[in-house]
Amino acid sequence: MTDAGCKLVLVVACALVNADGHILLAQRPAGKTLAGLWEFPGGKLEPGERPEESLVRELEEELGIAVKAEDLVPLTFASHPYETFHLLMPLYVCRHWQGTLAPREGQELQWVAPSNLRDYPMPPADEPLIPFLTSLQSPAG
Ligand SMILES: Nc1nc2c([nH]c(=O)n2[C@@H]2O[C@H](COP(=O)(O)OP(=O)(O)OP(=O)(O)O)[C@@H](O)[C@H]2O)c(=O)[nH]1
Repeated sequence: MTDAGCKLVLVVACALVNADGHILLAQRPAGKTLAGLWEFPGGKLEPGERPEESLVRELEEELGIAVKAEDLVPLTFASHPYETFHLLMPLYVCRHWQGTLAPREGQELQWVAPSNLRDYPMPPADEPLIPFLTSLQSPAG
């Protein structure tokens, strides 16, 4: 690659998995970049934050749930060249949280069976992540 001056943006994201083995997707609201696409909850790291700490904060802000950093299990990551920045996005899996999930930022939420993830249009960075989610063990598996 020749874009040595490209801006690297670090975003942490989480696949919340419920007791049925379904995964939570959130739809990006109108007015944001990539509006209408379905993504994993999460967001950009703030200065001085550790990745897990950032994700605990984002999940509380976006969904109103309390997650413990030790319940965030690394799964894989996305590395994707967007036009104005390069996205590096670790993806964690989380099966345990406290509180009732609620969309705090006006976003639509949907629990999706891993085999149906391709029915939900996602940002291009997310597409390579789907096989990792379809191969997740179910709680009983
Ligand atoms: N949370 C999250 N962000 C993702 C995913 N996939 C993906 O490309 N992104 C990108 O990572 C960035 C996350 O930014 P953010 O959630 O903190 O903030 P934002 O949407 O307001 O950012 P914006 O400045 O692009 O509008 C966005 O550019 C978003 O498009 C994903 O699955 N989850």
